[in-house]
Amino acid sequence: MIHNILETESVSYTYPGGRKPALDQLTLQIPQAKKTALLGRNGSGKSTLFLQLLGLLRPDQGAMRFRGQPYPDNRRGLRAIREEIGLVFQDPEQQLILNTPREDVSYGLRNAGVPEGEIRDRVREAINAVGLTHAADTPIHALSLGQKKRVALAGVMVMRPRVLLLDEPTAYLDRTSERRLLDELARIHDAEGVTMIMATHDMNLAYEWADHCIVIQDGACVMAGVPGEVFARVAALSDWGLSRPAVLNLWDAIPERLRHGHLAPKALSDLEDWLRHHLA
Ligand SMILES: Nc1ncnc2c1ncn2[C@@H]1O[C@H](COP(=O)(O)OP(=O)(O)OP(=O)(O)O)[C@@H](O)[C@H]1O
Repeated sequence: MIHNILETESVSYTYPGGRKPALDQLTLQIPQAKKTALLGRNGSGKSTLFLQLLGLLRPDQGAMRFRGQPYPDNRRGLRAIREEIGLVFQDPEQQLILNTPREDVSYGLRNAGVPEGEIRDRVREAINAVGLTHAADTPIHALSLGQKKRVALAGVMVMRPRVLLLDEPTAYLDRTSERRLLDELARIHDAEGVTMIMATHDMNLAYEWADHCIVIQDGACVMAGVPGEVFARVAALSDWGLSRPAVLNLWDAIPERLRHGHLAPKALSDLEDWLRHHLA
């Protein structure tokens, strides 16, 4: 049985002064230790959901549960939740506050009162894991966007969260930087079984990366399922503001008799291998 680490039930939220709800009776489940892609057009409510899951915003109505327990309504309880759930912002400039990666990645541990010796070791390890040992003491403003995103990831992972919320982690990255970041996420997921939720507008990535997809429209969940199920809803996709992964469009262009009995490949590179093997 799949265990859900996070659940929302009919959660509604309107920003102060907002004309319509950002979340509107949102009900969804996040499977533990899986990779969930959160999909939906601009303004559908993905970032608002992240802020709710972190306890930085509170629902006007509805219930949220973490590990089956209702969200606490006191600061201490919410702080405890924030120790287990980490958010990597879309824009690292919003996240990085100190001068160098080493200082920045130390910040949360120092605030939590972790002993200096342990801070030193954990920070070294976290910076090393994202491949930035050589830049640990470089001023952050001198780093590339991809490097800044990896520093932000290290700053969250050093706190050892059990759930990682990623707000468009690959936006504006070139192919190489994107690959590096995804490899790092894969390593974290495989080694530590961290539950991951990624908001993304990149459907090729969502299809290739996710175990589970959730589609949000106007603050409500309109579809949830494995990527194959979600992207099979061809007519609904444009209504949801989503494109179809390129690999599926190409797969459909192959005559049925050739692909008969084969599952659609997850990534373009898999399709390339399939074509090489079957059409040689
Ligand atoms: N600070 C705010 N004050 C008032 N309204 C807000 C605020 N932040 C978001 N909203 C509104 O809440 C709704 C949901 O926005 P949200 O940022 O959660 O969407 P999103 O799915 O993350 O969008 P995107 O894909 O563009 O990041 C939108 O109508 C947005 O205009």
